[in-house]
Amino acid sequence: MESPTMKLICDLPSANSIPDNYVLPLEKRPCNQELGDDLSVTLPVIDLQETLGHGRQQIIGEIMEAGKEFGFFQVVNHGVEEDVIKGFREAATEFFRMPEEAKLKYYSTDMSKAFRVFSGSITSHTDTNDIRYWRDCLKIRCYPVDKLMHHWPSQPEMFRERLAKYAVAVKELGRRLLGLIAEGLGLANHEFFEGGLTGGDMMMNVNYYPACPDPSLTLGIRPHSDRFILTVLSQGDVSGLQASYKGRWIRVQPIHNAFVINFGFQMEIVTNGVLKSVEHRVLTNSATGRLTVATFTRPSMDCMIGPAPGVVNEGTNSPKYRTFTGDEFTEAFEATTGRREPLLDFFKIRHTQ
Ligand SMILES: O=C(O)CCC(=O)C(=O)O
Ligand SMILES: [Fe+2]
Repeated sequence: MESPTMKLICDLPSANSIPDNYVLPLEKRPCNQELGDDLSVTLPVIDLQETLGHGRQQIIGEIMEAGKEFGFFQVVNHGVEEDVIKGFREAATEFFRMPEEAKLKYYSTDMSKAFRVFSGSITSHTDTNDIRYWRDCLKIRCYPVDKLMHHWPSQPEMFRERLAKYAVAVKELGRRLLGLIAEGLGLANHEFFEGGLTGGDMMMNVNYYPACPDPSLTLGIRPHSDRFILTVLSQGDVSGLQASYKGRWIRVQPIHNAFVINFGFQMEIVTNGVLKSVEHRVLTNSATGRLTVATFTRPSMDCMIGPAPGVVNEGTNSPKYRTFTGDEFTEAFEATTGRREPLLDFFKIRHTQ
């Protein structure tokens, strides 16, 4: 059922205080010292310029090292043109500026929709409705573009065309990164990820976090790990994203036109635990709104998911997880509300003597 009383946060009358239902219970709020900039640890920034030349092995080494240590890194000189990034970010910003009725007609909690507007919590049914987060979100199936673009809104005028260009470019960046990762994992087949594991519709979250009167009372997104294979995020120039590192939260510093890369649970399982799906969350800020574009590369519906045969072996690296279907994963994800330990436990192999 669509909710007639639904409101996006960006359409709330600007107020000096947060509406009651967005105020998190004490234990879920960010602590005060976590609201400042902790710059003691910074994520690696990897320059992808030389992937076809002499620098290739070095870049693969940097990716694998960053992936193992942080599960998060940033890439620059990534081949996605500045105009393509700027163009879609502007179109998405324009979308949120449209009149309320033009946006709310897309409001839906039906996950099968190729384009929908959503607000308040991370998914429609894993969070109870009484806990709300300070985020409006466009949930878009964005690749393959030819199959999906007629489902996208025709307003703002440039939206479709710019989304199509962005999705194609980011899909290609993901493909390149996964090629380097296959090589870094020591797989003989460098195209290991090219089949079913990346064959599903690429999903996109366009997250908009309006300026928030009191960032100490709320979060933009609760702590979570992504589900699928690879996440490529344009976070823009406003900070807010924090990644978990050794038991604390570190800021992902904005770098103009860079992409933030991280891995989902399925990648952790495919790599038998080498590339971890690291928890992250989003803080709000009172000065300005923040728009981010996250794309999620994921398997096709019929693809079996499990540790890659070239990664695991009988002796030193036996498989930690069994192989399963996408449907089974979705079921487990929902049953465990995406919490790391119970979800991974679901697929863990218990080795007996
Ligand atoms: O907005 C961000 O910085 C992160 C977004 C995110 O984690 C997500 O969409 O899954
Ligand atoms: Fe995420």
